[in-house]
Parts: sequence; structure tokens; C-alpha cells
Amino acid sequence: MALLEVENLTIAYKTRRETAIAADRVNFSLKRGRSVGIVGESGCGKTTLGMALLRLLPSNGFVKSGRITFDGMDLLGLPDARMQRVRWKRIAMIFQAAMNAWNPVQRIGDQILEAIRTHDPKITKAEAVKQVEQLYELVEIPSDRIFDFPHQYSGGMKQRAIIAMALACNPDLIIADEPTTALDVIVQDQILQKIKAIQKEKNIALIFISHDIGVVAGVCHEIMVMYRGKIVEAGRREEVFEVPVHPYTRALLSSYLTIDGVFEIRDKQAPAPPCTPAEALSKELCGYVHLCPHASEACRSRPPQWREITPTHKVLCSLCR
Ligand SMILES: Nc1ncnc2c1ncn2[C@@H]1O[C@H](COP(=O)(O)OP(=O)(O)OP(=O)(O)O)[C@@H](O)[C@H]1O
Repeated sequence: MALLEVENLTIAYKTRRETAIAADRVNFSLKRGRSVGIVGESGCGKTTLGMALLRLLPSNGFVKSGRITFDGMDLLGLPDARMQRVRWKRIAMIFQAAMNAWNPVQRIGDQILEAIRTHDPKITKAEAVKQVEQLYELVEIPSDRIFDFPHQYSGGMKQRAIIAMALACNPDLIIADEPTTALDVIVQDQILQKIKAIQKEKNIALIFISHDIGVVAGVCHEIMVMYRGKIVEAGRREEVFEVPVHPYTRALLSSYLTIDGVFEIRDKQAPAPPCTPAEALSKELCGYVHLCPHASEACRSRPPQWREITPTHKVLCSLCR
């Protein structure tokens, strides 16, 4: 049985001018110990989706329709106090800017201890310290650095400590939103490998959000490609990364892979400009129609249909059979 089930989830933002849909009828499920990457360019709705799962949308954002079931619980119907307990304890998050979120005047170890003791008031201080030491071992920070202040840590260490914090309550699911984007490439790779190893070792489910399909493919079992608020292709990593079908996925990959033929670039074209989902989402047509080198009359006149490429690989495109 799936740990997380997202059904027909539509999320919108109210602005002074309009109500704009930022994620449109999103469906997916995730089992314990599995990982899914949500990939797409800036503004396509990835963060909105992650925030909705945590019920942390900004005040003008709301779930318009759909259902989120987590471990049998209807997350959208959960009273706030219970949702508060689910957050961190069952579903933890790692954000791009998280490493800057440490309180600068409090030692990092104390901040992690506080999180552990808030969620488990019965734990003794000594037990909690032991837990932090184990977490530091896991994320490979020497335990004599636990009680340093944030300014004494490098960027990579701060982000590793955020991972330790996310793991502190033994979550079943981690949502990681661009967790390494602010770091240099070498540190980025080390942290991604760490996330992958911990996820496997602890059998945690992972939702990994990134604009970089290469990063997602390196970490996740499954990939969902998002364009203007819609998932347009979804499948196992090898299927989407090695045999991409949707013209947008191919464009995304062609901007990623430039050498030695893991993927033959069939749709060489300029990368899509930043998207403004609001304009396209109200129409039922494919949001990529104006950029697609293969768009046909059918694409301009009918909504795209989901097609099954394999039992685990599907694409929202009228062209793909
Ligand atoms: N608080 C808000 N009010 C109104 N519109 C918003 C708000 N937050 C996001 N949006 C809009 O919703 C859409 C999706 O934004 P979102 O941040 O989820 O995209 P994203 O794919 O995560 O982009 P990025 O990678 O840049 O964070 C965008 O068009 C964005 O402008």
C-alpha cells in the first residue's frame, strides 16, 4: 500500500487580479522507501505542490480540489493540531534556503535538541544528545562540532545539519526542495549521495524537487516532469531519463546532456522561457503547444490525453502513442 496518495490535486493562488491555478489535477503515489523527483523549470509549480503536501501554502494559496492521503490519513481534513504533529515527526522537509534558517545566536546542537524534545517531551536531555550524536555520525559531521554556532559551519555543513534536523524525528517521508542548489558542485554531489544513502538505509519515502533533471535522475527511483502546473510525463528513472517521450522532457534533457550519446538529442531548440502557468492553465490545451516543434492540429484543438508507454511510464501528449 502507498504511504502517500495524491489524487487530482489542484492548487490555486488568489491575487488581486485573479485566481491562478499553480498545480492542476496532479496524481501520484509513493511507497515507503521509494523516491520520486519532481522536475521542471522555475515557476512550474513544484514548490507549491510540496508546500500543499505539508499544508504550508502561503495565506493566499489554497487547495481547490483533490485529496492527499498519508498513511491512511486524509491530510487535508486533519485538524491543525494533528497536522502540526504530522509535520516534522512524520513528514520532514529540507529546503534550499534552510541552511540560512538556523538561528544565528543559538548553537546548532541546541536547535536540534529543541526540535527533538518538542516532539518527544518525555525524552531526557542525555538521550536527546545521544540521538544528535548518532545523526551527526550519519551526516558525517564530527560530533565535537555539534555545539558550534551557525557561523562556524560551512554552507555544506549547515545543509548537512539541516538533514540531521529533518531526520531527528525519524520521519516516514522527507520533502526536499532544491536541497543543494545553493552549494558548489562537489559539496552538492556529496550531499545528494548522503540523502540517497540515508533514504535507502532508513527506508524513508522521498519527494525530491529540482529544476535539474540530471540531479533528480541521480537520486530518485521515479521522475515526474512538470510543466505549467501539470505533470506531463511520469515514470521510472530509466524510462524518463533514457527514453523521454514528451517534447518538453526532451527539451529539458537536451539542455542537460550535451555529450556522448546517452540520449540522442532529437529536439534541439532553445530552452522554454520562464512559464506563467496562469495564462495556459485556464485553457484545456497542452501548455507546451506554442513551443512544441511537433505540435499538430490535434494539439491546437483538443486537450492532450494520457498515454501509457509502458505500465510504469505515461505521458500527457496527443502526439505520443
Ligand atoms: N504567494 C503566491 N501568490 C501568487 N502566486 C504565487 C505565489 N507563490 C507562487 N505563485 C505562482 O505560482 C506558480 C508556481 O510557483 P512555484 O514557486 O510553485 O514554482 P516552482 O516550480 O517551485 O518555481 P521555483 O523553482 O522558481 O521555486 C508561479 O507562477 C508563481 O508565480
